[in-house]
Amino acid sequence: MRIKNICCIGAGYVGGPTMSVLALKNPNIRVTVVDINEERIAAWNDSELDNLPIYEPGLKDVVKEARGRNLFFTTEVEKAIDEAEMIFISVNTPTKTYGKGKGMAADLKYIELSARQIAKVAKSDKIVVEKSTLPVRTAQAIKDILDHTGNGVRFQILSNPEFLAEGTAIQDLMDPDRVLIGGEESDDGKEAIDALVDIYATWIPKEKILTTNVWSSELSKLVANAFLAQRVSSINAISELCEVTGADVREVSRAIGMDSRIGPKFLQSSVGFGGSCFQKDILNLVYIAKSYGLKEVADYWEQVILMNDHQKIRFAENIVSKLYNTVSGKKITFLGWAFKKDTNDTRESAAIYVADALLNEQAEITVYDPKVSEERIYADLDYLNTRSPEENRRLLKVALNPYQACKSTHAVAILTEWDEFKSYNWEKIYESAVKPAFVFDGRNILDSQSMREIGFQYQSIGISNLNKI
Ligand SMILES: NC(=O)c1ccc[n+]([C@@H]2O[C@H](COP(=O)([O-])OP(=O)(O)OC[C@H]3O[C@@H](n4cnc5c(N)ncnc54)[C@H](O)[C@@H]3O)[C@@H](O)[C@H]2O)c1
Ligand SMILES: O=c1ccn([C@@H]2O[C@H](COP(=O)(O)OP(=O)(O)O[C@H]3O[C@H](CO)[C@@H](O)[C@H](O)[C@H]3O)[C@@H](O)[C@H]2O)c(=O)[nH]1
Repeated sequence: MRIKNICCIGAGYVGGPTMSVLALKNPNIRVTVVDINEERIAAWNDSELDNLPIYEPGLKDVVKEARGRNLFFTTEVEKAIDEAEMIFISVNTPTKTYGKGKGMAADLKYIELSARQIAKVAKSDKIVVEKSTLPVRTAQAIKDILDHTGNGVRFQILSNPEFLAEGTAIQDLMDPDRVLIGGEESDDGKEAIDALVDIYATWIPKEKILTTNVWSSELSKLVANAFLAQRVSSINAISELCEVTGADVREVSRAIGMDSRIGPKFLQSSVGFGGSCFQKDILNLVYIAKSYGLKEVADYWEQVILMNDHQKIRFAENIVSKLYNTVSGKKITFLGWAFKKDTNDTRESAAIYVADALLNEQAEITVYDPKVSEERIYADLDYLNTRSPEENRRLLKVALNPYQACKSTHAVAILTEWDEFKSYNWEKIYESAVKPAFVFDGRNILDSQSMREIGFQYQSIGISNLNKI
């Protein structure tokens, strides 16, 4: 089956970049990305490419080439569904904030709405592709909704989870480790799988395209994130042990990572992982395990989250303790607010939780992030509901210049590993800071020796001064 028209519901961090690359690589397929958020669609259509709703290296060039040729962004959801033979669902699936499973389960209301909209509009057979990250067996629910339209339209449901990481999305999409496609084990199922394989095969070697049954595909996405996050929590657990024993976590990472069975990636100790996926997907996995009565399985994975919460709080507590047990009225500068470098996404960023803990201690925080807006930073803090929006704006300021942000500061805390932080004039920052001047490097990106030579009290994660005595 040759696909000529694709619709993608959801123009977010996944739908936007994924469909842009898919359109770029398949000029003969018309790809229409739809969203109910008018502002977002307008930003995707902005003639000024710097105004795209997502900051992602390389994205501008891809959009520039494909947009208007065979890539379109629109709010006309029904028209795009009607015209497409294949529909990707790429809507958000956040952790539930209400009712049964609150704080654990994935909220599937946007998925269900999308399925109902497809059911309502479809007049011809469609392949529906789950691109969002979903609990295992969601395809069954989607199929139930679609199969009860009573209008004779036939649907095939595929699972095609996305593995891109933000900040490297374009690179990950251009050259993924693998593409995973799960489908029904029937002739129609195989035909649908083949149609999607053909689309990816225009730029991805066939041996990297893995096909499985639907449930394995859905579950693999949650498991991949759980394994990745588990590595970060494991090394972060060891970072605390390093600090009390004189071992250096960077050396430990290197030593264990050289074992080819362990491998070197994802062993970077930090202030804690953030992002919209890790916590949400592990909580979802824990919830699923619990719902099947698998207590030990649930407890095992929950520990990854508990360790991460501990790492964020430990970082904040260390700042308070090093600043002579009080930060009340003291200026503390945050360099970075995004959950990792090269993205403007702040969802679940460790910075939010560290800031909240320090504001509880009445610190006065000034934030500088090269890509995150002031509006976003306040929205993140207000969302926690710890204090009033007025109080958040009184205690936390956002600076547009890093040197301004660091002026007269008691401590600089590095929350995101932006490359530009490494090339700052740290002597200048030291001069303008209150002495003794502290730097808490939550990403271990600065050189400890030169920072100490400048005069800073420099603290990093998983490295103590014990070996220097
Ligand atoms: N962000 C990532 O790096 C990443 C990577 C892999 C997988 N995922 C998964 O992909 C999914 C989407 O994530 P995201 O980060 O792109 O989310 P997002 O919030 O950035 O985008 C989702 C978009 O869907 C739109 N939407 C919701 N309901 C809609 C409807 N009924 N009709 C039309 N549009 C609708 C929203 O307005 C929003 O713009 C999630 O399940 C997530 O877990 C995310
Ligand atoms: O060694 C490491 C690696 C990562 N992190 C942190 O972990 C978080 C997540 O980073 P990363 O995984 O690179 O970014 P995401 O965009 O969250 O991507 C993850 O989540 C996506 C959404 O499901 C998946 O598609 C990706 O495969 C998966 O890597 C960030 O806060 C990083 O700073 C560390 O602290 N140490």
